[in-house]
Amino acid sequence: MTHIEKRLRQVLHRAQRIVALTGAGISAESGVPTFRDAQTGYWEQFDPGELATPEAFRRNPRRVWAWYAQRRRLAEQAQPNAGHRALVDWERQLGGLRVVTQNVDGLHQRAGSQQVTELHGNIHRDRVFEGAVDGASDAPELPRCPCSGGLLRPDVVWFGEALPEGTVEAAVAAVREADLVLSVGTSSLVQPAASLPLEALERDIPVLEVNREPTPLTPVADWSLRGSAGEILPALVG
Ligand SMILES: CC(C)NC(=O)[C@H](Cc1c[nH]c2ccccc12)NC(=O)[C@H](CCCC/N=C(/NCCC(=O)O)S[C@H]1O[C@H](COP(=O)(O)OP(=O)(O)OC[C@H]2O[C@@H](n3cnc4c(N)ncnc43)[C@H](O)[C@@H]2O)[C@@H](O)[C@H]1O)NC(=O)OCc1ccccc1
Repeated sequence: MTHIEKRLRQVLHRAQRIVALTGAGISAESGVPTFRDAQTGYWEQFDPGELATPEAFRRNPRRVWAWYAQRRRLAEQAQPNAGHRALVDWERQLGGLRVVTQNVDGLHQRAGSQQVTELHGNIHRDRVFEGAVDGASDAPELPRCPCSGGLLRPDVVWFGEALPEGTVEAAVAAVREADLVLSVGTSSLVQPAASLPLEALERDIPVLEVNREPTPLTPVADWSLRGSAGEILPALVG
């Protein structure tokens, strides 16, 4: 066993306060497409500027709702996979494990994770869209708030929008208190989520990346295990 593997085993064995940062890759094995994977990723087929920005919704709420409605159905039909379940097993073993996710599919909660911070919101919830929407009057089929009559939008964070109140602060605080930070199935490209592992590294808190591909985090992570989350995470929990 190499020195690196020995140190990883020690850290895994001793870890008590783990924070798992997750992205679309942990839900890939549940049949939920990722965003940036070659061929299969959403952003390979669609322009995020046309679907995941407030401007896109203002210009064409029907188009944005059609995409989110399709993704919502997919997330409802999807089942948590071995990767989600491994984090639940680890949580039970340790008596606590915080999941900080960029995913909006709710699969961590459905797997049984008790401490989940949703950085980018949740696709199964709606909220009222602030501001005017082009052609809202001739879109009677679109969902509206029963109280205000305001046009509803998915309760997710679009590009250029602030993350839900307090989530970044809560995530940073959890990372700073951790003794091991996992970065699982994320391309580590979207801010501010991608900065969270750097918060840990700045405090010499070990960072373990799990991803099928290298990412911008790979060169600075303490370990980067190549493979699928559904295979590697159960092996780590042991
Ligand atoms: C692209 C990037 C450069 N842009 C940003 O970061 C922007 C702009 C920005 C802000 N600061 C910056 C600094 C520098 C540069 C740019 C910026 N950030 C923002 O706009 C954020 C908002 C970011 C959130 C945007 N919303 C999403 N989605 C909508 C919800 C939805 O519909 O889902 S982001 C979108 O990308 C996020 C990250 O993607 P990943 O989860 O990492 O998925 P990806 O497909 O990229 O990667 C999957 C990985 O898994 C791996 N994989 C695949 N299968 C497996 C497998 N089986 N096992 C293991 N690994 C696997 C693959 O190899 C791959 O590496 C996802 O969460 C997804 O939600 N808001 C904000 O900054 O607001 C300001 C502000 C502040 C105050 C007040 C007002 C405004």
